[in-house]
Amino acid sequence: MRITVSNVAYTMDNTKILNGISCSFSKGITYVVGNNGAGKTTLLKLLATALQPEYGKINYSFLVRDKQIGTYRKNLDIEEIRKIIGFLPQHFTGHLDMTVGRYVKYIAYHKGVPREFIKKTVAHWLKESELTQLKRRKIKHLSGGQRQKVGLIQALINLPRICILDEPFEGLDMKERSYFQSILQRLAYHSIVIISTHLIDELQQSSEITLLYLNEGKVTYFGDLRVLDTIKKELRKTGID
Ligand SMILES: Nc1ncnc2c1ncn2[C@@H]1O[C@H](COP(=O)(O)OP(=O)(O)OP(=O)(O)O)[C@@H](O)[C@H]1O
Repeated sequence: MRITVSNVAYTMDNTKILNGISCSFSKGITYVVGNNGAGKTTLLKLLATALQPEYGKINYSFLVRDKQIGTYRKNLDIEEIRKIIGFLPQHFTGHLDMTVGRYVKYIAYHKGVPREFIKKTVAHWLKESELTQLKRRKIKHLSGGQRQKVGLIQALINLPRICILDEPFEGLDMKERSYFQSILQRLAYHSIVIISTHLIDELQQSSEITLLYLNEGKVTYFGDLRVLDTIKKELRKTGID
C-alpha cells in the first residue's frame, strides 16, 4: 500500500490551514508532530478521507502482480479506501448510549471480522485492554482513558492496512501505552500507521520510524529520526511540551 499526498492545501474560514503538503506513506510508523494549531488533526482527517483537499490530491494505491501484464499500481476508490482504514479521531466519543461490549461487537461486525470470530475477538481485546469488567457500562459513563482505549480498539480490531490515530495515547497510563504501542509496532510490519502525538520525548530512536514535522500548515521535515533532537528543541522553544 502507498498513500501519496501531492501539493495538498486546505482552508477553513478563509484561513489556510495546510498549504503545499507533499509526502508519501508506505508500511511502517510515521509520527506527525508540530505545535498546537500546526494542522496535524486536519492532515490526519484528510488522510482518513473525513475531509477532502481543497487543492491537490491524495492517492491510495497498491502493487498488483499480474503474470501477463507484469507489475503495476492500482488506485483505490473512496469506498475501497474507507474499508481498509482504521481511524481514531481526536476526542473520540463513540456511540455514547451503547455499552462497551455492544459497541465493540458492533464495530467488529462492521469492520468485517468473520461472524464466527466476533465473540472471541471482542473478548480478547476487552481482556487485553482491561475493559472486561466494564463491558456492560455505557460509553458515556467511562473515564477519558477508558474511552480512549475503546477508541483504539475500534480503530485496530480488524488490523487495518491503513491506521490513522490522532493523539492515541492521550489519557493512557504507561502500561496501557506500551500495550498499544506494541500492537502498533507489529501492525506496522504490514500496514501504514500514521500517528499524531505531542509525546515527542517518548519516541524511540528507530530506523523503522518516520517523522513528519508540521509547522504552520507546511511540512518542515519528513524523514528518519536523526533530526529528532533538533525538532524537540524547536518544539520546546515554541512551547509544545
Ligand atoms: N472548524 C474550524 N474553523 C476554523 N479554524 C479551524 C477549525 N478547526 C481548526 N481550525 C484551525 O486550524 C488550525 C489547525 O488546526 P488542527 O486542529 O489541524 O491543528 P493541530 O496541529 O492538530 O493542533 P493541536 O495540537 O492543538 O490539536 C488551527 O489554527 C485551528 O485554530
